[in-house]
Amino acid sequence: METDLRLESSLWIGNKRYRAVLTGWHFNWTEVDKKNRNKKTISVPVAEVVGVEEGRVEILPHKSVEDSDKDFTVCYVKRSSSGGSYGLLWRLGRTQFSCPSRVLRDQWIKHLRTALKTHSPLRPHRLLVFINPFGGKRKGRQIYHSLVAPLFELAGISAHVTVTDRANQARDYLLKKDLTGFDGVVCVGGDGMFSEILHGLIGRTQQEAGLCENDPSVTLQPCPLHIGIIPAGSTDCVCYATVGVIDPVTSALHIIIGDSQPLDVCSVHHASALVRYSVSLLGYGFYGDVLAESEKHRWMGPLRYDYSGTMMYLSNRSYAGIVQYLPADPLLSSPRDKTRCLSGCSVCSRSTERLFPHSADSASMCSSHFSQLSCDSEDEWVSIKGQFRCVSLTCMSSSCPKSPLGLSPSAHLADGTGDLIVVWDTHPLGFLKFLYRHTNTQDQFDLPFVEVHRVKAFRFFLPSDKEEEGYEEIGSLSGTVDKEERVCSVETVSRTGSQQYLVDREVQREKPNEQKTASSFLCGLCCSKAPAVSVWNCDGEILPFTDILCRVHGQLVRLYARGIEDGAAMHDFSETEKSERSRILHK
Ligand SMILES: Nc1ncnc2c1ncn2[C@@H]1O[C@H](COP(=O)(O)OP(=O)(O)OP(=O)(O)O)[C@@H](O)[C@H]1O
Repeated sequence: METDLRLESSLWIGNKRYRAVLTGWHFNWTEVDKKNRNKKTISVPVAEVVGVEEGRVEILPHKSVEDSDKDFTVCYVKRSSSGGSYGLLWRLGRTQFSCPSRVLRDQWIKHLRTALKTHSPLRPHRLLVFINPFGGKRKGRQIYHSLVAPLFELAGISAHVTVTDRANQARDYLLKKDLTGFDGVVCVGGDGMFSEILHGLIGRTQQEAGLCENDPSVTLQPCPLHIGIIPAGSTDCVCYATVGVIDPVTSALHIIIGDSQPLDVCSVHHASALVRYSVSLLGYGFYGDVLAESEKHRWMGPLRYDYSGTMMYLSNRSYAGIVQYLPADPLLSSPRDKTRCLSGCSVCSRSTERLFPHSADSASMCSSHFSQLSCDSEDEWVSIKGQFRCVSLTCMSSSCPKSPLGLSPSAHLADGTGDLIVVWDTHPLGFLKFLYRHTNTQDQFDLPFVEVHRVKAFRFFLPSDKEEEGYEEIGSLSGTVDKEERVCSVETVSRTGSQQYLVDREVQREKPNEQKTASSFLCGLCCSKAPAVSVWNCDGEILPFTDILCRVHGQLVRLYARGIEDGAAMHDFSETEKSERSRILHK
């Protein structure tokens, strides 16, 4: 195949002569001077060629073609620095080549197009696009039509576009309508819109497979359709954490070339029913309170999160709870190993083999990695009980512009695990230090009141009355726990037949006197009526239940993305080295 696709000849760009070579994986052109000496080489991986067109093609402001039978135009991905972000911006590169004859021109077009088909089999031909016209700054429609649609047209992608009239319209469409012939679904919006698509696609796939989503022990079927995210929301965390930049053109190019990034998804259950799926943040305590508070101040726009964060910090709350988790294999990776899940991540690649051991095409098989939440594994559950500032689970780093390394900097996108972060009750300055470290490169887990565990599943429930009395003696709970919630939590434990190994933790941690004073001062300011129970923030939605059971489903969906490209490393490379590195990463 490689030799069939090879083609080499002289080509002209303007009046300069180039030696052009198509090797199968790469298309290179090297300027040749009058003395036949080679000058600079441009190398483009075939997988990153967007399209090959006859004639001299202009793209902006509208596509136009100057027909000439000796010319052809190649459009491809060009990288540039994204400034502050970790990842790289992608832009459309375009070069117009001239050939000495029409026969040679046609040969180049044919070879390049065949190479494209061979080396990027996942390129979409038909896409279903949902635009939320009210997401973020309400620019979804404009972003799609001015920046994305022209690129799709250039790449020959046909798009069936729906501008939504209501929340959950996209989800309902995916659950009910005929999806035959579509290769993927694109959402133009923020994390809420992505979540709709996620729920629709996962639900549809399980319906068709006859699987029950309510049962956490069921191994769910991976979704056959890819998801593309064109960021146009006020929070675009999933896009940032999987691409490295929030940029509609970069995301559109990832979709066009058919990049494929598997993603772990956490299912959240309560009392024998699926509540929601989560990919980024499932947080109780501080993160739940901030979301609940911010909902009261929607009129403030995105500023409401900063305002509510400050208010909730000042109210100095902590909550009693019991956290149980099923640890992931510590030999495979650790949340403290200082690695980063970047494009071509070896931990995630090895996980694909582990999660789908009998399949060459991993996406077509059910995951067999998780040997079920069965009674056999009950002995492996670890339990912690105490008074917490926050308890959170994240299936990805959850990096975002405000927290460039994220909630768990070493978390992986597709290794079938999540990182459970437990922050014990502590003095306000300690908690501030923890929060502040999310905005810089200091290790937020290197604090005595923080622990992090890589897990396959986790449960949370409120302590029983008796246990709670113990916590109340400590003096932090001022309200009462809803009776119904307590009953639910007891039911959950008995339903799962929990015989967990309870590691009781010392709840009361020694606090220096000044810290106590600072704490009571701040407390007096804001938290005279602190509730005894918080809420769960599940990817930006408030859950109506406190006691939950969560399970991570490895690589349940695939995005049109490739993970974060290491911008720092890429900048030190020449064009040739960059594309070589990229080829190796994606081989
Ligand atoms: N036409 C519509 N009218 C109202 N709501 C919609 C519509 N289409 C989608 N939605 C809902 O709007 C919510 C927010 O959308 P999205 O995530 O795109 O924007 P956002 O500005 O990032 O949101 P957030 O306010 O959550 O930060 C989603 O949960 C989605 O279900």
